[in-house]
Amino acid sequence: MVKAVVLGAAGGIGQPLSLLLKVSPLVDELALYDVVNSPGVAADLSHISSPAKVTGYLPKDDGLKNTLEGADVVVIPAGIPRKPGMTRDDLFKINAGIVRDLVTGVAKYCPKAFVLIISNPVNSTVPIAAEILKANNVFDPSRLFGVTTLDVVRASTFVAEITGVEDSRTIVVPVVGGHSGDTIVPLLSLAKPSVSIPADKLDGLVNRIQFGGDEVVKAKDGAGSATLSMAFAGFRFAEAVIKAVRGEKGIVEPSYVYLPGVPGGEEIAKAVGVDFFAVPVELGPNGVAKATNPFGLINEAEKKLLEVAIKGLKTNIDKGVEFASAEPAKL
Ligand SMILES: NC(=O)C1=CN([C@@H]2O[C@H](COP(=O)(O)OP(=O)(O)OC[C@H]3O[C@@H](n4cnc5c(N)ncnc54)[C@H](O)[C@@H]3O)[C@@H](O)[C@H]2O)C=CC1
Ligand SMILES: O=C([O-])CC(=O)C(=O)O
Repeated sequence: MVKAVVLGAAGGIGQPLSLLLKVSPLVDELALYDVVNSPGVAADLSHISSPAKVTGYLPKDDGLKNTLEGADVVVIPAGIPRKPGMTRDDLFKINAGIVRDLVTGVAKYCPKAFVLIISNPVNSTVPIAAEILKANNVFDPSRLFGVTTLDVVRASTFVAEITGVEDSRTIVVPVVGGHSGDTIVPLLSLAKPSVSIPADKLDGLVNRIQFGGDEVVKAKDGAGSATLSMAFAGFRFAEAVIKAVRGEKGIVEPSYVYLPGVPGGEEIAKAVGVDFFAVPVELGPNGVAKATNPFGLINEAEKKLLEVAIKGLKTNIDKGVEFASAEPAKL
């Protein structure tokens, strides 16, 4: 039996993500939580003829507790999205507190659940989540994930467009670092199968993967950021975690994790000099089975991109950690 939870389920990402989880044969129970409209979204989804049982809760009447009790996987897309002209870091002021309070609920009501953070800025909200779980003595780094799958999905799509490959799903590009602008580092030299990008298109391709989010923010022109592609990516990652828990082997997805606490991660943390970093992660029954280190093989241009990413990440991580210790949770 798998119980999946979406916190922020009535939002632009939350609704299509909940739809995908509702129709997944891997989910038996789906609980939706939001500060608005979650009972309505749950009622709507509950008419779909798939087995998962759906419930929806608001904060009143112990809603967070009822949502989270018994949860195996908790996906968190709660929080405000960007408008044109904003950076992901501009969302920190509001979203940091939202993530802190929701993860406090996780610590209290489902401390063993896998926690998948989508809320931006991911580079800082995942360190906040880690600090909250630590403060409550329930932090298992193998169970906390920053969802960077959309960067991986974009990399496959954009590489396929340039190389003329018909099915972008056949191209796997490891994307490492963080999840914002130049902290996103696509390792195109390690793409599988290997790809040859025309030299005059390489910088543009890297830039498009790093700033793909801005492309959508601009096109939506004030109506928010990526929601449908994010729901696809968030579902892909949640499904990967659930499949690995059910015993499927060989599942590897990049994710932003606390490296010193996961198998294989300590050596990578030393190499990059930051504790939170996205790397390809092999998933197992307990979450991260192994963090893999791709850096030995990368080229000089990619090393330069990494240097820039690490610098930005340091600031973002410190900001999250400081917030979590300075502003304790309200629950
Ligand atoms: N990791 C990634 O790759 C991506 C992350 N995002 C981020 O995901 C977040 C959500 O984006 P959208 O769904 O487009 O925003 P949205 O505004 O459409 O939905 C957010 C939902 O969160 C709810 N919410 C706010 N405070 C809450 C609380 N305390 N508890 C429960 N629910 C709460 C809102 O009521 C709303 O329904 C944003 O921070 C956005 O930047 C967006 C795209 C990609
Ligand atoms: O760009 C944004 O604000 C939303 C996001 O994280 C993405 O689309 O990658």
